[in-house]
Amino acid sequence: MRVDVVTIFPEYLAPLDLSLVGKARAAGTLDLAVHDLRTWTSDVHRTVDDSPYGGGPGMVMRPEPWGQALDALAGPHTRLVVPSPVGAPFTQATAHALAAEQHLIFACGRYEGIDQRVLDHAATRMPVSEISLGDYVLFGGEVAVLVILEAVTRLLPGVLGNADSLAEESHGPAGLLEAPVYTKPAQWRDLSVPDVLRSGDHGRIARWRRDEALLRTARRRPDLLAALPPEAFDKRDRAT
Ligand SMILES: N#Cc1c(-c2ccc3cc[nH]c3c2)n[nH]c1N
Repeated sequence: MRVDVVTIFPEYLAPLDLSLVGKARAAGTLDLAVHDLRTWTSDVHRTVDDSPYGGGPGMVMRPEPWGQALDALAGPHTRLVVPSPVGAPFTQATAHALAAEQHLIFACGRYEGIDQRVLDHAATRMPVSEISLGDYVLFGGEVAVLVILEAVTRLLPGVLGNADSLAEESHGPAGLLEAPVYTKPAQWRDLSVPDVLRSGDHGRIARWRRDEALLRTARRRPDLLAALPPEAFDKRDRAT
């Protein structure tokens, strides 16, 4: 997957050199480039913002640099992703959809946002997704890109050492929160690991984990339960 990130703070994206995203880049699974929007300015001050039409506080990002950046970077299979407080909520389903794309350009807004005409013009040439991390307000889109790119990259083939992790994790195919996890020692302070997890009975362990996932989801995120099909509550063993 090819990803281009356009921002006025390239150094904000430095964490994308680290850990599993960094390894995916080194392996060629993720072909990522970070660009400074000021590359596409033409004045001596490299201006990217101006005062808003209609008045009001703050500044708005000028359309010209964005238009030239997208002219330079977009191709026939590009989706433009714009992190925004007015965007659609980012979910695991969104991450899967983005992971299936060939080329993503992330436009990191700052100030009061990007001139709307940038998105409107882009939409005549490519699919555009405005995405929100949640109902709170950030200073800009860079943090959102770090979150979105981590969620997307871990879904790319070969990035997770064991793809089985995707099956049981929270918000995975089961649509549940994951069950509690434990490791050695069996006794820690006055707390023990549930005996079933040390039984070696994989059928019992799978049932325990499913039941714990259902209980945890019912207690913490009953809204997720409402979205599940009836068979998700079936107590019979599944074919493994
Ligand atoms: N995604 C997302 C966001 C933002 C966000 C994104 C871009 C800009 C540009 C200026 N201010 C921004 C806030 N706030 N809250 C979210 N969930």
